[in-house]
Amino acid sequence: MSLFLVNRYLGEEEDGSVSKETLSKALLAKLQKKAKEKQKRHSAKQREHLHEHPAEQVDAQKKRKADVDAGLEPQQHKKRHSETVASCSVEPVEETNIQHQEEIQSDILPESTTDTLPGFTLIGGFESKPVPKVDRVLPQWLAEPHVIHTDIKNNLISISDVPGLCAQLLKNLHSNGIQHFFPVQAEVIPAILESAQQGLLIGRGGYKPRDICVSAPTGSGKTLSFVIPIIQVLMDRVVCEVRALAVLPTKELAQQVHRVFASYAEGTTLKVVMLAGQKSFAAEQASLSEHRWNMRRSLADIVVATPGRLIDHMTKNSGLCLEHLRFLVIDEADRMIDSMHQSWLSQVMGAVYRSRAEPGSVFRRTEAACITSASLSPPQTPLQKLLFSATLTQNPEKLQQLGLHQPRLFSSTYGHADSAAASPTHGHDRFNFPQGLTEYYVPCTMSSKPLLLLHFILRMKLHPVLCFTNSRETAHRLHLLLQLFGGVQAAEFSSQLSPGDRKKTLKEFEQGKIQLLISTDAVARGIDISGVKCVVNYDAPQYIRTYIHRVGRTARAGKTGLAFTFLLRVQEKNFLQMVVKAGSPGIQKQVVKPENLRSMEGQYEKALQKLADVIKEERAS
Ligand SMILES: Nc1ncnc2c1ncn2[C@@H]1O[C@H](COP(=O)(O)OP(=O)(O)OP(=O)(O)O)[C@@H](O)[C@H]1O
Repeated sequence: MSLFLVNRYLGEEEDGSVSKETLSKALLAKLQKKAKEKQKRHSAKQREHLHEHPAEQVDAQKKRKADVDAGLEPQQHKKRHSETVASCSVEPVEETNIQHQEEIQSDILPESTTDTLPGFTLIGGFESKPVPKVDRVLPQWLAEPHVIHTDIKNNLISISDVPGLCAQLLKNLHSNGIQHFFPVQAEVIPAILESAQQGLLIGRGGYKPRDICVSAPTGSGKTLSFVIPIIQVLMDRVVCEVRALAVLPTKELAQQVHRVFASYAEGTTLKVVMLAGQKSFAAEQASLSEHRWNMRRSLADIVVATPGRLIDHMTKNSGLCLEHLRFLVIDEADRMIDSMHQSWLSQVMGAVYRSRAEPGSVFRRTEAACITSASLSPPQTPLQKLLFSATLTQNPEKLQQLGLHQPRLFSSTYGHADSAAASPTHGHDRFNFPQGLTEYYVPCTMSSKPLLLLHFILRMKLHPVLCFTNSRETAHRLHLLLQLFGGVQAAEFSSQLSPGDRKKTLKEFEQGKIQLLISTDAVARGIDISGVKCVVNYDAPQYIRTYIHRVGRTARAGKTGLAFTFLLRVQEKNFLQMVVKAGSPGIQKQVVKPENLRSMEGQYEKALQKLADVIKEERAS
């Protein structure tokens, strides 16, 4: 027995009284008639066309004349053409022409139904229709964030006005010179504290707390907005276990965040440990836990780590236990998403939910799934993810890789009622720039770049300058050249330096002993060096995120700063478009006249000649 019965409508004649042969003949006649009508329409159209294009008419006449010369009468010619068309149209089933197929279909359907039959779509309608532009529609949590002010100076909140902070923390804030919270801190600190109101073991009302994402400009104080509430919440713990893990992309950033955690944990019993390869593996292992009477005892409450070193410790079972983890901080989150191929997050999640506790114990943990009465019983220690970045992606697909649970977004990117362009439905990401930043671009040639840099330092006295190049080689050669030129205290910074040298160089730059630090993008992100007056992009950055992080090394914490980008003529158009699209408030042109550089040219030429010898020597050694 067949599952489906397909009844084809073959026209009004189909009442069983007419034979199949008669039906096919009638259908064939109908098709031929249609083809003739079509041919007539086609010829009429051609006549109209020739009337409008006389040149073509002349060609057609010439062609007809040629036919006549060849012994063909015009009438015959016409006949031959229509015969050809007719002979094609009598075999419609073999015909591959799509338009013919369409006609056959409209023949089989009753005429009145082809245009008007509601609820049916004719397959094979090949008319080209304009494709409507699809705007990006974001999920509600991304489209409607909690808005953070970008104007730091006019939106300071006294630290005593933020509820829930204990006396010890207030004391630590005072001793670090902090009387007021910045806008991002005033919004995010209470939100994290509120999510941990019920203590460490359960979220609010027994539910898992919502994850938190923060997108705020460079230098707006994002670090304290997670350090302060984490210390406040963990302060009441009884047993020492790793309950907070902060993951950062580089050693320098891990060191910086470790320093902040350690300084605010002072006066509490909390222990902060760093796993970033600054110490030997064994030393890091010893700082994580100890074994006494056959029992493991954790020595760390808060761990600050780079993903590589973290995975090392997890795979080598070095005593890092994440089964009690309450907060997972992912700083520079967009960069961390890019490094997700290393699967560090899935390994961390595996370690968090690999609970050895007995079923029914309050320490039992399962990953968030559908909320049912069974899944909420018994209550379990919740894990909350906290994401921070100045350039957090608004791409939901990328964010999905982080497995966020009912996320809340705090962002300064939207909420400009005056700016329609800030709408999240636009296809590209837009970011906020620090308010005190003034951006310039400087038209230049390859050979004028070093002289321009010298001009900014020696003539305009803009130091300390943080100068970015796109490669280690350029940073190294520029450093050598400026040393040979003399008169500038310069240093280079790249991943080629040893960790010790990197630390020393950054310290000296911060202390003002170095006027010009030439660096690769190794210090482009997150590094907080106070007093950088000016950032120079010696090489234009390729990506907008790189640009935002580089120029964000100045104009931090509500201060002012300058950013200059050297642009070759060929780079100007694309670069300026990229910066404007990303939401820059305006980048101005700064022209340095050649006569301003002329007095340095002689000394520069000599330095260049010496540089060739130095590089040769370096290569030989
Ligand atoms: N409430 C505050 N009062 C005074 N200074 C503050 C305050 N909060 C942060 N700062 C200072 O502001 C500077 C920038 O802070 P932080 O490094 O946290 O910025 P960020 O938003 O993380 O920047 P980036 O996106 O570049 O990493 C730091 O030097 C910090 O000490």
